Amino acid sequence: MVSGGMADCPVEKECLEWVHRYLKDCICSFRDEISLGLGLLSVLSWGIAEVPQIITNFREKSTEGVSLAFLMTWVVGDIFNLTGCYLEPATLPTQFIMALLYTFTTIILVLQTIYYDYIYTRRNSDEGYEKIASVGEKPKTADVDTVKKHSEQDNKTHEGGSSPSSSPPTTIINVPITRRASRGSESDVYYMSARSLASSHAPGIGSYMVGSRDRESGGSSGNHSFLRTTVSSSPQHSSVSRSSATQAGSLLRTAASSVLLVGSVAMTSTVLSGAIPSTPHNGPAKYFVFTGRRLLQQISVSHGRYSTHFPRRSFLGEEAVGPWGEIFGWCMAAIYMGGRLPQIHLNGLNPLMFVFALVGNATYVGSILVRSILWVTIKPNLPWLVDAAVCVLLDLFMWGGINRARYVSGVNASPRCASTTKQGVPLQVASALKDLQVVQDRKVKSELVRIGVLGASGYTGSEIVRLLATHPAFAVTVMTADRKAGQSLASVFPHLITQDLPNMVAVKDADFSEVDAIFCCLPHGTTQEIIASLPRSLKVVDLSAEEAVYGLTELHRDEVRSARLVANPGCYPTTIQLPLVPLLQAGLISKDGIIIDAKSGVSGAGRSAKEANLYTEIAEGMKSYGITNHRHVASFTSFPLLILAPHCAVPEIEQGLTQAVGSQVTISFTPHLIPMSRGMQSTIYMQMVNGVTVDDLRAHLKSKFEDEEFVVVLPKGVVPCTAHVRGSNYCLLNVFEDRIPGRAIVVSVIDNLVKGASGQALQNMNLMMGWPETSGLLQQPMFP
Ligand SMILES: NC(=O)C1=CN([C@@H]2O[C@H](COP(=O)(O)OP(=O)(O)OC[C@H]3O[C@@H](n4cnc5c(N)ncnc54)[C@H](OP(=O)(O)O)[C@@H]3O)[C@@H](O)[C@H]2O)C=CC1
Ligand SMILES: CC(=O)N[C@@H](CCC(=O)OP(=O)(O)O)C(=O)O
Repeated sequence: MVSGGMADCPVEKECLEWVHRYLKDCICSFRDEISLGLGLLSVLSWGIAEVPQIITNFREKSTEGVSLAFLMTWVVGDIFNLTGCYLEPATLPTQFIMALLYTFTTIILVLQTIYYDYIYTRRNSDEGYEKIASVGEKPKTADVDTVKKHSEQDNKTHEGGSSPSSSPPTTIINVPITRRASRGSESDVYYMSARSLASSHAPGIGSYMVGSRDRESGGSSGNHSFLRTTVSSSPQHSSVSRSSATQAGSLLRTAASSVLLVGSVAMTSTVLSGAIPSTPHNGPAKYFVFTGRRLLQQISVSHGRYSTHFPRRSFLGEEAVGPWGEIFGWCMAAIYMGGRLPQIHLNGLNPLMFVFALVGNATYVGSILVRSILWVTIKPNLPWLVDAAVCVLLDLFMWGGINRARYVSGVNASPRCASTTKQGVPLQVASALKDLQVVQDRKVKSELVRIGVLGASGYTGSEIVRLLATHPAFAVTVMTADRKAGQSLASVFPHLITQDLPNMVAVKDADFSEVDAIFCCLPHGTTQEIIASLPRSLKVVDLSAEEAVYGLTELHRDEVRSARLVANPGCYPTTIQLPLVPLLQAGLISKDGIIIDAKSGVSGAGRSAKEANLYTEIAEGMKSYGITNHRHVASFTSFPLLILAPHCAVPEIEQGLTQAVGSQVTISFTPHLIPMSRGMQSTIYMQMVNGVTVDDLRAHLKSKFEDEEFVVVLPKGVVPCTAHVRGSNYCLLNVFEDRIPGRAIVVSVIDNLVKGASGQALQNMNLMMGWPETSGLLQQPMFP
């Protein structure tokens, strides 16, 4: 603190020297100090809000859908802001610093957008194509071109070259290089940044929002934030969110236009007034007010106990400046406010950034008002005040509105709502959003997972290929077969003809150096040697359930996540253990007297030709098999229906149940073959512990699976049906009262080829590779 006497500061006051020296301002009273403190806090808050976005962009090597065109409006807003602050003497130094901060961050964002969106992504995509094409022979140029063309059109890649059967395989298939939504798409219009949400006078805040992006159109949703918007893989949900979005959209468009109009009117009135009454340069000084950049303007006014000194830019001169600072201020306010409304509509809010932005705006307003509430200083500052204050109000309003909209449409807007009801859409959407966040985190563009499918010519192998066709990051590069080695998959499975895949090869000829992970879909007993010969670096999910970490995903998720080798559960064990393990663990049912009546579609027996599986043998009838032979796998070998025998289902089931209770559990289990191609139902009869009711069982299962995507406990009385899970990874469960008091019946259905085999295998592999568990698995059941 120095005594008065500093040039341009009132001599009779003690003013802060460092502020005078570095900020060219006179802070000569406690009130001034508070104003300065608020101004600096405002700069700090916005600085904090800005930085994460910039760092995230660097880290993600992406600006995710930032539209350069929209960003340019910010550049214009920044120019108005900076110039306005510079010219308008009533503005504070901290306002000018803020304008500089916004300009600086906008420049960085523009550079990042240009680099990541136009240079980096393009280069990376090309590398992605090359990487996939590197197995076997190089694709023909035409193939690559086609790939690129499709990629650009669809924002996802599909193409590649397939080689003739005699040639080494070319493996450009289903390449999941995720591209940003095409330019000009709706989401592109909006910039995803904290500033655009909680913006004020000065644009540019780190992004705490996420763009809404349709999975199908973009694969990955850009988002750098904690919250996400209405991205849905569920048709029902999409329609809900789209309709509410449309209404909100028109409301916001109206609001945006209004803001622009208000800004324009205010600006026009300023121009027409032809003067800035607040800057009393036309008459004798009446007041002495400390405000503005005092070394730039020399106007002294005095009023009551306040005194301020308006520094006027000496090189322009007071007259030359005129109303331009204020006019530029209104331009800035119109641009910032008008451009921000649609952004809020499209994006979610990050609570932390929201707070920083709110504090930044509130302290910004505070710093001006605390310095002086005289009209002569408020009037020229109005554009900045209005912009900041309106943004604070809008943020609060939108914050409430977005949360309400999320709630209504079942989308989670905050972690607190993360476990909304399982029934129906909300959880699926939440899960999809979670997936998208992880996809983003894993940098979809550069991290392709190359998949080998052993036994691709079988039912479970081909089902894996079908599911992977929509996976955002897994691409099949090697497929094996035994008798059908050398053939194309399309010749063996015509329904997969659209998949451009390498020909199948014998296991011994497979090049595993081009593979990151393996699905082993070989018959039980053939796999151990093959798996042992694979490179140790490969992750493996084995559908023939050899020794490894047991991959009943919902019950062993943590072990699966860190495993290298996972034994995928059989289909019977999946339907049975999913309900029984939680009930036994909770002590709600007796471990004794469990009877299981299970039915499988014929695909459960695999594709190889067997007399017992002929249409004439299967159609119009139902057949039990493996009766009483469940205790020992070996006993099935002598059974006439060997080929249908649940080779290890019973030991596998009993092992899981025994582990759940800690003592031996023995079950009665009879599998049946029924004339349908896919589907499985287990009807399980059990004794409830004294005092426990069927409602208790259902409530427990409901709470156990509430957060699970793929296990659904149906409402009371609704009977699960295999036709309602066909082609999907869902397991439907329900509990019913038995006629015998104290006993309950659980019905559990799955598609044996999906949740019972390949779907669950993919679920596990997703976890093992660090991908969202639901990737490639959210397709709804086919019906009828
Ligand atoms: N089907 C189902 O619903 C379920 C199956 N499983 C398990 O999944 C595994 C695969 O079943 P699924 O797809 O139905 O069987 P399939 O009989 O349909 O397919 C078997 C695959 O393995 C290949 N193969 C057969 N023998 C050998 C061998 N000695 N060496 C290398 N490859 C060989 C076959 O090639 P090629 O056709 O050229 O001879 C074919 O690609 C089995 O362990 C099964 O128990 C688990 C749960 C459910
Ligand atoms: C119809 C038919 O043959 N189905 C097969 C089920 C395949 C399977 O999943 O076997 P696990 O459950 O034992 O692993 C079988 O009974 O062996």
